[in-house]
Amino acid sequence: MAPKHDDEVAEAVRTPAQLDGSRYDVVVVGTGSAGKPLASELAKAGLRVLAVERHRVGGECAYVACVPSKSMLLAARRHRASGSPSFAEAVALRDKIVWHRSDHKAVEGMLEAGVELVRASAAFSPGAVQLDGTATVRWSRALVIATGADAVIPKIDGLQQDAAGIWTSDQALSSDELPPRLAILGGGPIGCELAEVYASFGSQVTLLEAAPTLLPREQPWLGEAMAQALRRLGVDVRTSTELTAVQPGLVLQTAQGEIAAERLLVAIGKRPLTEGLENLELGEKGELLVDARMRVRANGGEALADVFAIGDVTALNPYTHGANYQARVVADELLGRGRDADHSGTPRVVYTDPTVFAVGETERTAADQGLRTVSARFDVTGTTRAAVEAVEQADDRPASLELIADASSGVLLGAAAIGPEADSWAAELALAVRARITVQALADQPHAFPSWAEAIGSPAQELAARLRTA
Ligand SMILES: Cc1cc2nc3c(=O)[nH]c(=O)nc-3n(C[C@H](O)[C@H](O)[C@H](O)COP(=O)(O)OP(=O)(O)OC[C@H]3O[C@@H](n4cnc5c(N)ncnc54)[C@H](O)[C@@H]3O)c2cc1C
Ligand SMILES: NC(=O)c1ccc[n+]([C@@H]2O[C@H](COP(=O)([O-])OP(=O)(O)OC[C@H]3O[C@@H](n4cnc5c(N)ncnc54)[C@H](O)[C@@H]3O)[C@@H](O)[C@H]2O)c1
Repeated sequence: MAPKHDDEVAEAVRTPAQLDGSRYDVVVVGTGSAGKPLASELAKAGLRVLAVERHRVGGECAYVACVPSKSMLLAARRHRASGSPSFAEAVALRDKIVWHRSDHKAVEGMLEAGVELVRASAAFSPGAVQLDGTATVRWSRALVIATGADAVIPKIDGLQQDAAGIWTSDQALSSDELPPRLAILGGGPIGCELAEVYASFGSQVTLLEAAPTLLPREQPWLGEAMAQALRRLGVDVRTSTELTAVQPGLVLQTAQGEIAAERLLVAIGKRPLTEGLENLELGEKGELLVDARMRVRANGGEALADVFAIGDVTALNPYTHGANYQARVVADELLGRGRDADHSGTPRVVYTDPTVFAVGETERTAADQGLRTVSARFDVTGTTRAAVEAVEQADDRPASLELIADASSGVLLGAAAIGPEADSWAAELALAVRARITVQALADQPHAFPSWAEAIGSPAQELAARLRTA
């Protein structure tokens, strides 16, 4: 029977001592976007499942990552348009939507699904999991490692996580402070999204990126368009810039000069959490390496039959939808309908205004695999929808779409877009990449008039014509 009242919910969460010596069908360590849906699905299917969580049930997404950042981006957009909400009002809305960072609802949901839940820090040993170092549990079917990743703090003179003024996104998205001057280290998704938020509410934002363009894993023009969009909001975007030291008083030193700030937000990526897993094979970023069914590899490369890893700890598509997908792959495997994972159609979105959407290969990653590509770009401001919405060239907001196809077969290998709501109208390109649709088929596909998706037709037709005459 599912618990109904707060006290019953709290009581239903186990302590390590209550579980010592227990055996479960499946033990899931970590209850974020990966572990929580997996544990719930397996328990609903009748398996005896233990989920181990040392912090908040639900992981980072709902409390200090995706949800609060999207809430602040929406508030920032409204603030730019009408002056409302204020920063304080935006923070109040943000905190309401993240349940004031209480995991009560998530705990209740997991218990209702039939998962047994223990609050403890898990450590791993062959065949067993230690809970807070005081109790041991075992599994008969599977151990699933879904421990996520932590913000990286680089080794730079004067820069320590606990130094005055240093934020990671966890702190920025939990704070009610609007720093007059905010420096952001790293021009990836976090850096770009939070630069837009703080600049919109009036902070003087300096964004430092070591690579020559923002979002350096994407097509370079996309990073340049992002920089243009942020500069329109007053962000001082500095690419090819290395932070060399942080002086007391938060004075940042770079080869190009000093920057003073009240806060420094460090957003240079994440490190998978794999403590106690030294007997497993780790990749370049410290991630757990997995096979196509998400089984982890031991040292020597052999996949272990009963140990799986999902979510950010694998560094494979480190997004909530990537974690959810990997959870489904493992659930299917354990419920007797196993299939290999196909990560090729996972979208990469940055929810700035305009929004960035990318999927599949870039020209560089395709070339690294020896693939010959053709690509075509289309100015999305040329669509009728753009005219209707008065997003004109004079508006200066970048809106563009590029398709990248295999030069011999015409199969769509990748797409990159920036524009209003690009996460929605370009979404069909994710399925197209995964389904290995050709640009000829995309060119033939009618798109609703006057939708933003009409933008897809033009570059697809251009590529189809070029491949016909090649
Ligand atoms: C600021 C920000 C914004 C983001 N925005 C988006 C977005 O808009 N869209 C998107 O798709 N993705 C976004 N992401 C990425 C997304 O949040 C992650 O990819 C996703 O939440 C990863 O889920 P996970 O389950 O792998 O890890 P987590 O959510 O981190 O969960 C791992 C859990 O494991 C627990 N744990 C770790 N070690 C142990 C241990 N030894 N014992 C017990 N418990 C342990 C942790 O406490 C944690 O609760 C964003 C990330 C950030 C930082
Ligand atoms: N919309 C989304 O889906 C979304 C939003 C935010 C975060 N996330 C996820 O959260 C994770 C962390 O995001 P992130 O932006 O921190 O990581 P990231 O790795 O995506 O980007 C980090 C950026 O910092 C730069 N960098 C690295 N070292 C540097 C240095 N010393 N000085 C200056 N720049 C440096 C890198 O070149 C890169 O551009 C990622 O997995 C990301 O996908 C996703």
